[in-house]
Amino acid sequence: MIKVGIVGGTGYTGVELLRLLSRHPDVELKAVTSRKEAGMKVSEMFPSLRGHVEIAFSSPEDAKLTECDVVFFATPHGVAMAQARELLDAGVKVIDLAADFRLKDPVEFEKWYAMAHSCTDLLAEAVYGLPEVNRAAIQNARLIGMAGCYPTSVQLGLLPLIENGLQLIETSGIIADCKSGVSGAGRKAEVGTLFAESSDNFKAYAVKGHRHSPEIMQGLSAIHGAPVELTFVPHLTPMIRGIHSTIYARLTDAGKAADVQKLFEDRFAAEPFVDVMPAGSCPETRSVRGSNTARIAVHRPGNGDLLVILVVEDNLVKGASGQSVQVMNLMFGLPEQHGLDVVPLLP
Ligand SMILES: NC(=O)C1=CN([C@@H]2O[C@H](COP(=O)(O)OP(=O)(O)OC[C@H]3O[C@@H](n4cnc5c(N)ncnc54)[C@H](OP(=O)(O)O)[C@@H]3O)[C@@H](O)[C@H]2O)C=CC1
Ligand SMILES: CC(=O)N[C@@H](CCC(=O)OP(=O)(O)O)C(=O)O
Repeated sequence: MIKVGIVGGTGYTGVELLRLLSRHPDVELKAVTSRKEAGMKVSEMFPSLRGHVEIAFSSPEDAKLTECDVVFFATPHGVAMAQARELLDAGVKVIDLAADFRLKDPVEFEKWYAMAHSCTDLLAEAVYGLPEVNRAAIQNARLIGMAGCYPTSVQLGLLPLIENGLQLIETSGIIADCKSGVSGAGRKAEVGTLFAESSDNFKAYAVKGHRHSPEIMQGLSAIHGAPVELTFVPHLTPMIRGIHSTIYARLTDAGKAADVQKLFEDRFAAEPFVDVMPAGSCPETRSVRGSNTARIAVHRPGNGDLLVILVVEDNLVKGASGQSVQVMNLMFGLPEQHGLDVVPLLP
């Protein structure tokens, strides 16, 4: 059994990890931390876990994290980088759901996250947690910076078009118009996520620049082997879970001549968690709710020069905790689907 620790077990990604790991056949939960709820039984705080999770929250100081095989950080940015070195030195693998190990350039990190990086020596070693791109590297990694929620959807939507030297779309001027449910903002109290503020309402935010823009461009440029530039605009939608990304890209002459539907179907045929929908489909966020699946549809409206790619995912599952369990499975040589065989919840 893999001994697992979770730092930040009271947040939305933390409790989602608990839900998934409680059903995982190869996992033993050793420690779950909370500074505010230390001592309280997990199932007392989250009755949905009664009968599934028996342990209590510990304070981060008291949790015996160095006795774990792997520790997930479901914490705000900046927490994992303060503890990663000690855990790695103790032989513990680290999976950070925050952004501490996503951006390779510490100057970019400081610019977007308004804090200096305290662990730059580990940035080169850290592997980006997006299995469809980095599966082999993840299998051999001991430190993972999980892909962000929006970046997962946008990169999956563009991957088949730009990898392997393909020049099927113009790689500047791409537009990613993305919408997220409110759980994307976390469980902490904030005016913007109050019911009266976020329900019956719809708005864009961070239009001038969102911290996921450099992450998306870093990832796409690495996949393409040349700079890829895009405009990313996130929106907050009055739903709890889910991300819907609409991506617009201009096809090159080679792209116009290609069978893009088949390209996507072939590229993701062996991927357990990416579903390419039949031509003409419009995937809905609720078709992936609670599951680790991303569903993708491609369209060529009008004269066919513009490609419109639709991607839906559950921000808390494929966009965060589910994908991190997928990554853990890879790191420990387990079947990728273990603990993730969940059918989405309707309605
Ligand atoms: N929500 C989402 O859809 C996604 C979130 N993420 C990332 O995952 C991380 C967690 O997100 P989310 O679950 O939404 O956040 P929440 O705000 O819901 O939860 C944060 C958790 O971290 C704990 N925590 C806060 N500060 C510290 C600290 N200094 N040391 C130790 N523990 C701390 C909190 O518990 P306590 O204060 O009791 O210790 C709480 O359990 C974030 O970095 C977020 O960016 C990534 C992808 C998607
Ligand atoms: C709706 C909402 O507020 N979403 C968050 C993104 C989700 C998140 O927590 O960011 P990471 O994926 O980088 O960890 C935001 O825009 O800041």
